[in-house]
This record gives sequence, structure tokens and C-alpha cells, in this order.
Amino acid sequence: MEQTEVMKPETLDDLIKILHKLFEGDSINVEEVQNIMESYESKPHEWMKYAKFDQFRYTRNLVDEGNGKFNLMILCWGEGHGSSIHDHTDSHCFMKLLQGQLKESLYEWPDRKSQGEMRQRSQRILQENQCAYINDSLGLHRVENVSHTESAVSLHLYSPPFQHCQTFDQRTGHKNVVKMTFWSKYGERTPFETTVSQENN
Ligand SMILES: N[C@@H](CS(=O)O)C(=O)O
Ligand SMILES: [Fe+2]
Repeated sequence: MEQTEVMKPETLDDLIKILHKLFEGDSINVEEVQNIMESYESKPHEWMKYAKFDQFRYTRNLVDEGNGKFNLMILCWGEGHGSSIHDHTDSHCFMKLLQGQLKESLYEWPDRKSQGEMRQRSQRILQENQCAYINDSLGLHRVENVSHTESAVSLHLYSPPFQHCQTFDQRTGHKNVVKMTFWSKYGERTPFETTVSQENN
């Protein structure tokens, strides 16, 4: 498919406008979305108001609902915080580093009968401004901020949006469905009642 002209977003708002355009239709070009997200140079003052940390686990902070086509959110990872091995509910997942580094470990889907340790396929360190992509046909992943001294912030786009995912036990491959919640929406802390069931970390 022909790639539309390469647009370099100058600000986060700019990037959001471009994403709205790219997701207007029924199909998307994964590489194009990835390139545009990567070409935005992270400027902390543009996303600071969404970056809310918790002492104990990574937080998910909603930035934009993409006209119902996608959810854009900022995830804040304190030192040592990480996700469990999980899938992405048949959605596209783009993940761009805004600050710090994150380790991404890729795993194979466990087969029906196997009971043992899950097979790790690869591992990499994502650097500031890099944008990774995953979907269920590529496998499962776990994301971790392995630093003991630096926090990390990442920008995630999921399309279509989803509220549940499956998490997997690395030792056995056994899975659970977990509800995913927002620590904040549009820069405002989400009321406590709706955040208690977050379990992907
Ligand atoms: N997919 C995870 C974050 S990550 O570990 O990629 C989430 O949305 O919470
Ligand atoms: Fe993920």
C-alpha cells in the first residue's frame, strides 16, 4: 500500500491529531503508525500532566480515546516495576519510550497440553523515542523497568481499545483474565473504587 507523506509531529498534540487521521478509515498501516510515533521527539513538559507514578506498580494513564478507534495512554514505571506475561486481546499494540529504558521479553503462546516453563523467544532494551509493536500473532510479552535508579515513561496505543487481557504464569503457562484500569484519565486521578482490580503487574 502507498505510504502517505511522512509527517513529523512537533508536539504530542500534533501526534494525537495525526493519529486521529491515520485511524479514520477501516485499515491501518502498522509501519506508518510506528514511524510516526517514533519520529515524535519526547518533550517531558508536553506529557508531564499525565505522568502519575505509584510507589508499588506501573500505572496506566489515559491520554486520548481516539474517536473510539484507539486508546492512547501513558504508562509510568517506577524502579523495578514490570508487567506479567500477557497478550493484547487481538489488538494492535504500539509502545513508544518517552523517558528511560524498558526491557521487553517476548514469549511463545503456551500450547494446550504443555504444563511447564514458558518459552522465551527474545529480549531487547527499548531506548528513548523508540517505538515497538506487538500483536497476538507475534506472541506474548513482559515489560520491565529493570533500572534501580531511573523511572521510565512510555506511550501506548491500542487499537481497537480493550479493557481485559490474559496474563500467564511463566512457570506453568496457566492463564488468567484480568481487568485493566486507569490510574488517571486526562490528567485527573481516577476515583479509587475503579482502580482496585488492576492485576497485570
Ligand atoms: N500492555 C500492558 C503494558 S505492557 O507491559 O506492554 C498494559 O497495557 O498495561
Ligand atoms: Fe503489553
